[in-house]
Amino acid sequence: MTEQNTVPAPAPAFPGGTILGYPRIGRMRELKKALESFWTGATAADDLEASAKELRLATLARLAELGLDKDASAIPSNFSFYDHVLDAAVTLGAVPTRFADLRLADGSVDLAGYSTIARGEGAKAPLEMTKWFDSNYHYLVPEIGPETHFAVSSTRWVDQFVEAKEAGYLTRPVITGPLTFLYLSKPSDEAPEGFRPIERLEDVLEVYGNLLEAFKAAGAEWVQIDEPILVADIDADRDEVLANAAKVYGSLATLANRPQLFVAAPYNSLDDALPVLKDSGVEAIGLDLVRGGVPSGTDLSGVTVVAGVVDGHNIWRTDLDAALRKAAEIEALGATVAVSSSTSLFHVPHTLDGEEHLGAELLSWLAFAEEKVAEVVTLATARAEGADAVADALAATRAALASRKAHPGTNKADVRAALAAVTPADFSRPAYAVREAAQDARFGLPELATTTIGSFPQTTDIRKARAAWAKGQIDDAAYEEAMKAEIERVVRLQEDLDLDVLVHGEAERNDMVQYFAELLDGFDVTVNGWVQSYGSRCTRPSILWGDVTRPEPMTVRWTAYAQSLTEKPMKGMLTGPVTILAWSFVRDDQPLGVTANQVALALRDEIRDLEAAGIGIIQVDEPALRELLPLKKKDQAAYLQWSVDSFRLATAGAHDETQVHTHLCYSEFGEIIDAIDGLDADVTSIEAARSRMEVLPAIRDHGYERQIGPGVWDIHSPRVPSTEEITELLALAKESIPGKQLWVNPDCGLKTRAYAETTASLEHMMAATQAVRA
Ligand code: MET
Ligand SMILES: [Zn+2]
Repeated sequence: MTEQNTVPAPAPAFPGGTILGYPRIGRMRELKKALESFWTGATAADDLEASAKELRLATLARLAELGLDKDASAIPSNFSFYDHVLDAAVTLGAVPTRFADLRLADGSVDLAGYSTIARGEGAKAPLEMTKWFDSNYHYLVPEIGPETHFAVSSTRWVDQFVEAKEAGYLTRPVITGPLTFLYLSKPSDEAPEGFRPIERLEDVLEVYGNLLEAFKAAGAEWVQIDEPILVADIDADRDEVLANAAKVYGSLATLANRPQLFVAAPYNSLDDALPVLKDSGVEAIGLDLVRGGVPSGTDLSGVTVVAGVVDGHNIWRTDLDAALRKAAEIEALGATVAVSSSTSLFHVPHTLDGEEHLGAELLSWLAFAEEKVAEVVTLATARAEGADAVADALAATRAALASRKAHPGTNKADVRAALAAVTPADFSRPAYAVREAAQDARFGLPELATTTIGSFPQTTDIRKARAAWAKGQIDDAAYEEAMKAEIERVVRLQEDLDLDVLVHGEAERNDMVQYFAELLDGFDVTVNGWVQSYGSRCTRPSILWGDVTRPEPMTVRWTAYAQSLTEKPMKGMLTGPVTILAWSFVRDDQPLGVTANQVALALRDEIRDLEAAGIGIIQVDEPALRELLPLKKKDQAAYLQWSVDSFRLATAGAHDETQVHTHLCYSEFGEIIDAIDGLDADVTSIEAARSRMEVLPAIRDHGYERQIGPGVWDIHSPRVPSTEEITELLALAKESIPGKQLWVNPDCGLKTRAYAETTASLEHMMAATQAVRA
């Protein structure tokens, strides 16, 4: 044995400042464009590989330029072509049987195969997509069964590390951890009843061991293993989760040839999982100190804590003084401390560069991904060299925070007074029986009344007109004419189909939240603030920075015009307070419930104006109600209280004879059924086609007395459901809900559909309704 082998080199320390991950889509959405052109066949796999490599190398260069140490594992390597959970699945070999033929001889899948698993092909459904923790990002749900053959099946993770190393960067690979992977998976089609993916933990663990050895062999000094599942209350018993955490990390820590392990737990506090990780033998633990508190009283000696003090999930400039205090508190618990973002930065846009239209003052309050990296670097410098070394940055931050606090827009006396004047009576309408009688007398709708959820296809013509208007190529009048023509066409179509309650089609709305954000005060919108929603899809959330007011009516003109074209009732269409918050970046300087109530008061005024214009049916959409549900059970009741209250504050000013609808489009209702009842809407439409009305018995057993429209047609695909199919679904629905309480509608809005399938599906929906009514 040589001497080198008996005296190991000291393990490299964790870098003083880092981020948990960086946006992957590219500053100019380069990856989106490269992917979509590959999918259309315009470019080849090699072109996509080349674009992705270029993007990765540019990102490395930029992060080093911003100050992350390029030689010390400070730069995370977290690229993904589509989704990081899908990456874990294909790396572990977890490809569902229906896609088995996509696997090459070595078990890997190429970019075309990878895309097919993500997007489906013909009758082969893609992996299901669902929300990633309490964010707006959607991941693909792996399917695991006893038949899944786990083995290292992709070299991409290691290849990307090597690619960076050859370019001169010692990066830190970021991978989804085994617990998060398995607990987020669902049983495969082949799995027997009652099978749970976590039963495969031993096998998966072995593959993670192989992967860590491969990273070590390639020269990685640190690997980041993301385990956000540890901060969430999930279906599994907590003791089981903790025992599995002890097992996984105890076992990975004892591997002979491995990099040092950094287990990151973003999105909330680890609570009882923290001591388990600390005792497991991993070298570093990442804590989200924005969502979770400093774990006071916990002995953290002997471990590195990567203190997530810069909010990775929102766009506000960090209070650097407070961040330094938190880091010091962690240090006082005995830990070696590094500073970091609280989550990956892929939840925020790339850079403020190019957003100068927001104005210097608002800009000074904000930090997007690049600016957050700079904050981390400042904090790390302050910790290494003392606060004096960054005195200017600290002073600039203090000035910006003070300006935000003092800005009249964040504290408007009239808004505060209006909220203070709200009384409990403002949250309630008279008993449903009273409203029902008034509404029946007014509308006389038949049993199984038919309607749609609001939007009709957003045609190329509509988009072109809006783009031309935004560029000043057509004037307001021409734009207005174009939208009115579209509204008229939608109204005529619905009259021809003989729907009972019509909609105007939402042609004028670019997006159901941004439309309102642009018309309300207290919001601003970015020009390039894109964040990845799923795959190549991005959204551009608005910034809700101030007290919310409604300078003028927002929807009345369009809705009243639509009503003027028909004798049938025209349904007004608003987006609810919770959804407006959920799909924007929201101010963090007051409780969310206060902000929601400000939005609610603006909507309440809008409803009053709609009523005055003769609109008798008004839908307030809350598709995001479920999405903001806190990860920890102990926080859920308070959330449901303020969210339901804000909806009631928005709608309870409606007259008895005004029929209030709401729309929620997801099917996991179980845990929030009380809340849905609590909204007290006269009519609630929900998504139900894909699950074949499965939620209705629970709604019946709950004793739900108002009206409900379970979707009879899955609008997520162009497939046209047959009349028979819809008839069957309606018959199923009637088994649980009396016809008098039942509405007939699609699962959600039609904006992503084309006219051909929309018209055919609506015809079938009407024919099925006639058949069931008869
Ligand atoms: C995501 S829910 C969408 C509701 C909206 N009214 C629409 O029809 O598009
Ligand atoms: Zn919907």
